[in-house]
Amino acid sequence: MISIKELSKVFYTKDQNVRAVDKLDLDIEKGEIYGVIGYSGAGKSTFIRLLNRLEEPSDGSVTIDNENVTQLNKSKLRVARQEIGMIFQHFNLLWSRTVYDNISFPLEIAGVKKEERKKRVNELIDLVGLSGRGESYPSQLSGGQKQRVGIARALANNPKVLLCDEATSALDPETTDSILDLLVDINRKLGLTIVLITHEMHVIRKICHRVAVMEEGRIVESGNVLDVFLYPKQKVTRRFVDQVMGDPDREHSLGLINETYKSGEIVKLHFIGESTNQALISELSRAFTIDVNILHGKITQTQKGAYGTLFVQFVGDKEEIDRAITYIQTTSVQVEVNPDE
Ligand SMILES: Nc1ncnc2c1ncn2[C@@H]1O[C@H](COP(=O)(O)OP(=O)(O)OP(=O)(O)O)[C@@H](O)[C@H]1O
Repeated sequence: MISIKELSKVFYTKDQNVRAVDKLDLDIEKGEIYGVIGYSGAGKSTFIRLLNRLEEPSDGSVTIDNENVTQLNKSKLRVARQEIGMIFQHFNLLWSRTVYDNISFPLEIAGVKKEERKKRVNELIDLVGLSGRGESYPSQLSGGQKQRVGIARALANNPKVLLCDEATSALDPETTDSILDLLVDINRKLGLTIVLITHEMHVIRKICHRVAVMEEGRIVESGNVLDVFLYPKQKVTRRFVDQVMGDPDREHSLGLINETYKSGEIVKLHFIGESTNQALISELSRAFTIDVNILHGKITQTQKGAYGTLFVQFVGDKEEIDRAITYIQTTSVQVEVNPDE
């Protein structure tokens, strides 16, 4: 759906030239939710604004659905932008217009007739969960509701792509989750391709299929979200993964576990992209005459399945414990006996 080749943006300022995006290559598939994560100053905002030319590239190309956006003249770009919706951190709503009129605005610009507009706006209000709020003004809405208006407005002209510029950064965690759920819902219902930028790994974990990590204008690592979580290669990526999976108590807990639980075996179970073996613990205690104590762990969910680690204690006959461990080895759950880390 989106093909980005050697995309660069240099800002020329009085004191220095800033290479905000540096020869960036990226391909984004139709229907996927693609996240770009990076710390402040990495070039994320510049990158996403280059995709619809809110920022003019210095070099390289952006092709969206086989149309080279970088080569379009002003009037063709205006038409192409109807197919590229965008939402913003601070919503960018028209404050003197109602919810209804905000959503209607891009349709007016596109020359859609009044009756058709009315039908479409009402559909969109329902889609984003704002039924009954059409006549409210943005100042009368919560942050989450404002972003819902932003999303409805961005979807008005049935775009092929939705760009999200730190769309949840101004929202509290609960509201963030409800907006992320809405984006997943829209992605599934409409098959819409979504590109988002964020500095929060939670956003990537919760809704993205693939992720790219950006540093100094370049992509330093990319892949399926689950793979990047499991095998982060770059230091910057590990820091982001720790945002979600960091477990400062872990060493302390393990020391305590080894001291406290002298009987049986301590076993580390590593779940990767799990869905089929989530009932493993109950299965083990049914199939083998052992007791299973859950000691410590963290399992998290991504769009591509769950993963995480669980420390458990098996208590029972040595033979029976060995049989249980042999059984786990036949499943997709990785197992380690008496782990020291
Ligand atoms: N209009 C501009 N003129 C000059 N330099 C700019 C301009 N816009 C961005 N930059 C510089 O480009 C680099 C990348 O900025 P950008 O805003 O894209 O990063 P970011 O990853 O989105 O960070 P943040 O999340 O803090 O916005 C920074 O060094 C920034 O100072």
